[in-house]
Amino acid sequence: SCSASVLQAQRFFEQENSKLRERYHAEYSAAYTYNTNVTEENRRAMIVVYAESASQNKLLAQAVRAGDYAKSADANIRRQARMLQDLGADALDPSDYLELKNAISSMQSNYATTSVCSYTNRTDCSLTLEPHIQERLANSRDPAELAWYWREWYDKAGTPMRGNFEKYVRLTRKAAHLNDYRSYADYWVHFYEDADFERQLDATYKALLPFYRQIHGYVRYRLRQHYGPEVVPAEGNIPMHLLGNMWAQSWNDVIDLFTPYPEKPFVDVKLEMERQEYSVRKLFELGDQFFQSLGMRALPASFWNLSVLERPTDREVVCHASAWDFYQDSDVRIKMCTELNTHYLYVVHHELGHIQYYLQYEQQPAVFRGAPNPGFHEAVGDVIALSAMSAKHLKSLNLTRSGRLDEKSRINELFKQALSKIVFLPFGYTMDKYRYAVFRGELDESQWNCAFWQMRSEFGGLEPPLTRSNSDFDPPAKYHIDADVEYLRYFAAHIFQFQFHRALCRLAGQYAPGDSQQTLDNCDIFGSKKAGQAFKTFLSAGNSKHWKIVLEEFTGETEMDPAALLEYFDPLYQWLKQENSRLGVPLGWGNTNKIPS
Ligand SMILES: C=C(C[SeH])C(=O)N1CCC[C@H]1C(=O)O
Ligand SMILES: [Zn+2]
Repeated sequence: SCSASVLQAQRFFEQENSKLRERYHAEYSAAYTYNTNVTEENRRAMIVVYAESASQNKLLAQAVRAGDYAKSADANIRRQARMLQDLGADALDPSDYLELKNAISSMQSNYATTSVCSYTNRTDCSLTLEPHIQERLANSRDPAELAWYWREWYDKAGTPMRGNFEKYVRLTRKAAHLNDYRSYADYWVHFYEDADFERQLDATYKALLPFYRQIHGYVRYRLRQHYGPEVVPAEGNIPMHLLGNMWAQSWNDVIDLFTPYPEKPFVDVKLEMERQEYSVRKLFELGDQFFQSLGMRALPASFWNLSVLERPTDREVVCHASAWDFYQDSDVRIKMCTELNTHYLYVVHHELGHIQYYLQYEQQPAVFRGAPNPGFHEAVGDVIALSAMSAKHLKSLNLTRSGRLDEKSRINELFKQALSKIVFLPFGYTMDKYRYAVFRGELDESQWNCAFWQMRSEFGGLEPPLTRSNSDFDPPAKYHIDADVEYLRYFAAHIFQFQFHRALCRLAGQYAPGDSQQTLDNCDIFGSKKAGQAFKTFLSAGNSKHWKIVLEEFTGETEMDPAALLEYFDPLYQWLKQENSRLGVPLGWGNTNKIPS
């Protein structure tokens, strides 16, 4: 509609989006300076810029409300108005705002700078999570050493942050109420623009639980064979320190302990990369070439000049991988402490997915430069990785010998994928079910730590290697809990990525329903301009339209639906059911005894 008032509104939002873009540029520049050089001075300077931006955002929200733009005749204006009135923490008064940002950034600094003492040399206390502790958790097969690093990390990265976390819960609750949300949990959930989304989250977890129980039972059985009955129970919770990851959110780093067909060994991509003298930069170039092969954007020169792709030796950085949009001149960057191995080959693709999304929607007004569903942003890179890390694609890079897998190798490969994609789901589910309960005041503060471990046992059948009590406080040992990063986005991404993968594989002529020669786990969309075009259309919309509209245009679906994921893994699921019943593997678990009952 072109009525005068709509034209006036469009001019107003054009001006305001231009100023908002400049504020985003200033915020992310200050945050990047802090994240790539963790000092008190940089932390404080970042908060000053955030506070200035918050006060401007508050004025904008008041102007939007005063202009009654949420009732505009134009749907685009209405959407922008609704989003710009949504202030989050910016609604706090300046002193509360500063206290909240100080609490969050102090937890982040602690996480980034925590080091622990070596198991083999107790006087050396310089070991950092990346790369040292992660390397020990992935490669040590000594339960005592694994328990040492588990305890060192949780005691130093978790418990000391309890005070900051209490402030964080109090002040985010206050902010949620200022925005008329019942809790900060409800504020987080509202970004999914679907009143039914929490119920769908629960339904999706329940739909995948039978498959997870088959994997959990098989892994517990094989771990017990390897470590013995004193270490691994027959029917109880799996001790999480044995699973190759500090939070047991993916178990594929210890797959050698339970490969279904050990006579069909995996090609160790890490060894091949070393043999072929891969550099860190080469990993990013591979990812860049993949996106370009789809007709998507190349990484700009500024990416290569301004990113931090390896841990610097002269300063502290936040190593946890992140992708950055500076909202100006296609200035997009990644900050991560890359190592040459399969885990980081995945993370590189994951982060490049964020970068591609930034580049695809950069023409949108600032308010729409984001994903319409937080799960979409976390799924983009993972979709590319499903092709890029497939046996077929790795063969084309001469990183594996066999491109076409025989049945046993196929089960091995599907099992390795399931140890990150399926195993992740109860973890992701728990990260936010726990925080929802905390934010909604459903847990007595005196029970916060035991409730955390009770939920990890209930939803995932895992437990700590040693007893924990309410005088410990373990949740901040996970980055996202320190950094105020909502986690349902990753759970949703693990479902959406298979829906996207199926659509792209079909467009690339790599998948046909029911065709055993063109299955989802043997699809590589590399070079498909048709798939790339559909992906570009989906990504370039940014947050300008509801996620169900852009999803339907892309895949024909209008819901988060695990059917594509279950189709991808079906051969493994059938194999596990047969193998577990053949071996008499008990399924399921009881309550953990690692917390006081
Ligand atoms: C790589 C990132 C940065 Se957005 C990350 O946090 N991820 C990627 C998958 C799960 C989650 C995690 O590490 O917990
Ligand atoms: Zn991500």
